[in-house]
Amino acid sequence: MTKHVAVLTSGGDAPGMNACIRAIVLSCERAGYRVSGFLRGYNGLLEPDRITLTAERMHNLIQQGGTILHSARCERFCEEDGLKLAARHLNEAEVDTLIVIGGDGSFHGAHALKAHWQGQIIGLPGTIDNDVDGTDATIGYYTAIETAVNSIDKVRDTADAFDRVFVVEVMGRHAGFLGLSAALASASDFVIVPELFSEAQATLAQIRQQIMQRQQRRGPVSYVIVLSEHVWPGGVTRLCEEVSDITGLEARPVTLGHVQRGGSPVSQDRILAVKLGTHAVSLVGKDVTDIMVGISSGAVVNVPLQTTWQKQKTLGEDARATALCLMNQRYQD
Ligand SMILES: Nc1ncnc2c1ncn2[C@@H]1O[C@H](COP(=O)(O)OP(=O)(O)O)[C@@H](O)[C@H]1O
Ligand SMILES: O=P(O)(O)OC[C@H]1O[C@](O)(COP(=O)(O)O)[C@@H](O)[C@@H]1O
Repeated sequence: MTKHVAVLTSGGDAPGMNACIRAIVLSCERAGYRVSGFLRGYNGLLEPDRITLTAERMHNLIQQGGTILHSARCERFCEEDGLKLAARHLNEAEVDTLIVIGGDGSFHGAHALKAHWQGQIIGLPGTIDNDVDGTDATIGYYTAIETAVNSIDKVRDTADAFDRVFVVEVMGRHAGFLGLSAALASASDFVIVPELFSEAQATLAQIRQQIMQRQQRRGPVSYVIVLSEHVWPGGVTRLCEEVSDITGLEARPVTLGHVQRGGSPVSQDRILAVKLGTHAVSLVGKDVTDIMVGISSGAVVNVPLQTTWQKQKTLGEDARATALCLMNQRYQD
């Protein structure tokens, strides 16, 4: 019988999700599989709310941000009755393979569904946070870096004009991949991400010392700090006040927020999305389930879903050392 593949996007949307859906649908068409999309994350499995996906619908889609399947969070899916209902609806729709594009939270959900549904489950990493272990990058991460860097470049212009301090808050949930990459690529002066932050007073002292040294060497200066969300006690506004207090300089907060989730995906995200989507379809019907398809040193890999959250993904020693050398410890002996 013809295989039926279903796909959904869950959790924070990320640029490139549409590119991934397109790759899945076209690969399924080539293999002779039927494809459906469940709408609004796991909510679509519960209601149920499902559409047929055709190759025609995929035209002109690769460059579009967001997700045509919509995304959402779904509390009921975390409960046993929600998981059982989803399994019932998947069986009624005669779905053979469910592909979930999302972050580690969505993978928790996909793994939990495994206990109630016999079909094949494949996760594809889609989140701007890049906080999924087992893959070097997640779909959406590269575009979010680009978006943040473009904004920080603009902030730098006005910071220079006024010799002001700016603190730019970026997303990342509890991970510093986006913050660190955006700071490095925008030549920011200081970066505060969860992995490099330990104590507020010591950090403030470091910032003050840097600004003073720069002023001694060059006179009035601008100074751009990139701050990951959820790190600074009191948030970006409080950090600005504290920096002003210790330096006597004007400091302004900028919160980039959900802008980082939107926009047309950059090529790197599109390529990642199509590679992972195509590979996922090549696994349909094979004796492999409860896995994520990711990328490791340029090669597509399958890893058990559980490994994606059991270990916290680390920033990488090179990125860390570069950040300290060019930013946080630039003026230290
Ligand atoms: N332990 C869990 N059991 C079942 N479903 C879960 C679990 N954790 C998360 N989910 C589902 O995944 C959704 C998305 O998770 P979330 O952490 O918000 O986003 P992301 O997938 O981007 O990390 C949740 O709203 C919920 O429906
Ligand atoms: O859209 P919301 O619910 O405000 O969530 C914001 C969070 O979603 C993200 O943009 C993406 O996170 P997830 O991919 O884990 O859902 C985070 O960077 C941010 O902390």
